[in-house]
Amino acid sequence: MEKNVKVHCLTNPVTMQSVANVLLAAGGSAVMAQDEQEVEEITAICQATLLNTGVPDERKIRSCILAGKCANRLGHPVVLDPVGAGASKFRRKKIGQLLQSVVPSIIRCNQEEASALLRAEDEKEFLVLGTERQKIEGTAESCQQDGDAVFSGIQSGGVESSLELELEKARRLAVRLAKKYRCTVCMTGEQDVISDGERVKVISGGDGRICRITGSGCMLSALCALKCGDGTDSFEAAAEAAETWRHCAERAGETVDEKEEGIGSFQIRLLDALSLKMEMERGRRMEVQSRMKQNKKRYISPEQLRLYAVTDRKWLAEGETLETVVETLVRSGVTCVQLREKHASDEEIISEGKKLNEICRKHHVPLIVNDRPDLAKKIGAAGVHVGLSDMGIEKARELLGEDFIIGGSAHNVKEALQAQKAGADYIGCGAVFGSQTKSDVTTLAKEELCAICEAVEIPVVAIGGITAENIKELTGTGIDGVAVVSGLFAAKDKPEMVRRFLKAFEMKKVLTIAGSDCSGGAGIQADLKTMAANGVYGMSAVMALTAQNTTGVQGIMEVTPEFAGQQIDSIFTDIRPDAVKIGMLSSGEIIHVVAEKLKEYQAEHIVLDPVMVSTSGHRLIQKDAEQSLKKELFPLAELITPNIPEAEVLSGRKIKNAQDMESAAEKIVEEYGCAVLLKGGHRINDANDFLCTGEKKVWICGERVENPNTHGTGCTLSSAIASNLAKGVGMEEAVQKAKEYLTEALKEQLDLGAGSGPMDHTLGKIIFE
Ligand SMILES: Cc1ncc(COP(=O)(O)OP(=O)(O)O)c(N)n1
Ligand SMILES: Cc1nc(C(=O)O)sc1CCOP(=O)(O)O
Ligand SMILES: [Mg+2]
Repeated sequence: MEKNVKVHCLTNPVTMQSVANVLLAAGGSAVMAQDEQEVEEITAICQATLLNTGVPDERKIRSCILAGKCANRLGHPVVLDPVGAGASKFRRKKIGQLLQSVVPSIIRCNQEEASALLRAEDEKEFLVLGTERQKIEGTAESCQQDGDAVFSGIQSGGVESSLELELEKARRLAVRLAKKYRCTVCMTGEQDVISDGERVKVISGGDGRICRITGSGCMLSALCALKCGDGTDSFEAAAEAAETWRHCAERAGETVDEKEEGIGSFQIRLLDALSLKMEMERGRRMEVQSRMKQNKKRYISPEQLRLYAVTDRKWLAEGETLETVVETLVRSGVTCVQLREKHASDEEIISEGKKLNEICRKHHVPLIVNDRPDLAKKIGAAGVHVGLSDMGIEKARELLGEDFIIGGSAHNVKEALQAQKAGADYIGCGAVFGSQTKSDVTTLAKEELCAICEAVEIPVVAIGGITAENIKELTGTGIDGVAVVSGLFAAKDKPEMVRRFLKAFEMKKVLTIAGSDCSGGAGIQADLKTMAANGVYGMSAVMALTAQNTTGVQGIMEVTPEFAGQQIDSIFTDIRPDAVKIGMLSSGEIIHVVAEKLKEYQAEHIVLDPVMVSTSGHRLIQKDAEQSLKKELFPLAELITPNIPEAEVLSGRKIKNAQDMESAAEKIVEEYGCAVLLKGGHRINDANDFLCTGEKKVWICGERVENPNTHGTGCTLSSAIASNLAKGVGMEEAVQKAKEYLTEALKEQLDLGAGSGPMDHTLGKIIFE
């Protein structure tokens, strides 16, 4: 677990301490609040919510509902542990009420609880389970995992007593429950069954003694919450948590046996095993990182994987040979080459490989051989790429030793982590856009590619159908490079194509032309922080200095129009911006200079935040400046981002509802010819904005975040949009992503100053420590 995930636990007095300890041992932390007056506040500062209904009473259930609903609103995962769900009418009713109000991500339960949750729908299934339980009562080993003293007192076999339930029945039960509540079910028993209604995973192993300690089920629920709190998909989170828990039970059992200890020690050993496992995982991560830094002979840097040419002679034009083309490509800037010869004999591969190796060495570019570690060794290449149907990475390493680079293929997070664990130096992931070179490839979704990049420490390259045009769609996925066959080998002008591919990896630059906010929450300062957080290089031309803080504006000092123009000259004549964000410009003269300069330099992707009227209704620029803004700057802008009061001024219409927003935006587009993002705000519908581009009209919905500190949200949104446009992202996605960034910044719940304070633009992340 990389970051410290806080889990809000509405827990069970019997197992409270165990839950807190298990979360700490696993690298997270527990925050426990149960009073209705604070549950929502606490939910908001945590990343996951655990609702354990053990030892229920009216107030506790009310708190669970409040916390669960709040977590749903915030998009935080909710794990429900419906302790002893069928034990009493009261529990059935209350847990039913809870499930009517709260949507859980995971229900972690045992088989009896699962059938109780389904009982209302299918009495028969419950009876079958009940009969089975009765059959084994008295003979089965007690397996009390929920730590509910009240309930375990009633049940002779304990809550987890259906040990002999057939696996198939358990699978069906988990699938039905998952489908009913549209969530993941993590159902413990002799084997754990995890299902999200589609996927099913059965986890065995462990140690039977886990059933003899109080609260092991509650602890597992906490681990599920911790896992999904770091953004892991709920099915994967539940499976990983259950696997971890069984693994720890096994280790604890081994130690206890070795030392001839009893059940009390088992509980302690369980916690030891968990903390050691987490330490080991952290150690392994650090080992990979340090191996990468140590510049070992076999090390391949992310920069060396930036543009990876993979050969295929079927794309060669008449008169071209692999050698001449590879020479041209590496001369032009390709950073790595793979010899991929699917139809050649070993002798041909060796002979071709030796020629290419010479060319690559001359240009200090690594040559990787596809599929065949043995031939890579004979050629003296830098490494080999092995896919899932080739020789395994571990075996290839055995054959090649530590000095060769080994690349592996992966199509999902699990395969990527396996490749990393097996010692791969990089991963190739495809096919991101299908492929005309390789048939029968499966398309890899962008979301999965992002998840892979997030999950592994080693470099990741994308492969499959990548061209100089579609490469920008991979922006923000976290890839280190692209592996390309046809996009390079079939190109007519290869040096030009290499240049176009490499341009996609250049750092994008964004300029903000706005006013300074000395308190750092809005204006230039917010823009620059936003740009840094969105991975672009930020520059600023300061049009005015403001003396302000979270309580208001105390003074304004404008720069002269000459100096405003001078700054823009300095920027454009050296580091040309890929996008421009315009914020507060208070005088007509300054607006005129800015417009002239932007025309002179033919600036692209201009996003204008028409800071005319504050959300509270105060006019912020002079009347004549407003006219200049409309006449001189609006025609240059690709997008303007008014709030409702500003849109009322621009459209001359009152805006009272969503319909009015749509017609006002359409009127502005018609009148000024630029796209409009009309921001909803409190008066209408909170987090939903209307984007009208002329061709397209779309509502872009956002998540409402309970945070009174909104100073600088307008600046942040428009500079995030400009950053995305600079990266080549299309308008709709640029807005969507910018809104997501703003939501995340608000969710950090930074609370500074006496008034409406700033957001945490870093999203709580420290880049360098
Ligand atoms: C950089 C890179 N990534 C992935 C692959 C695909 O390897 P594999 O899955 O083994 O398929 P083949 O290339 O052997 O058809 C690759 N070659 N390079
Ligand atoms: C070799 C290879 N592997 C792929 C995978 O998905 O793993 S796609 C692919 C071929 C890539 O060629 P092009 O750039 O011409 O689409
Ligand atoms: Mg292969």
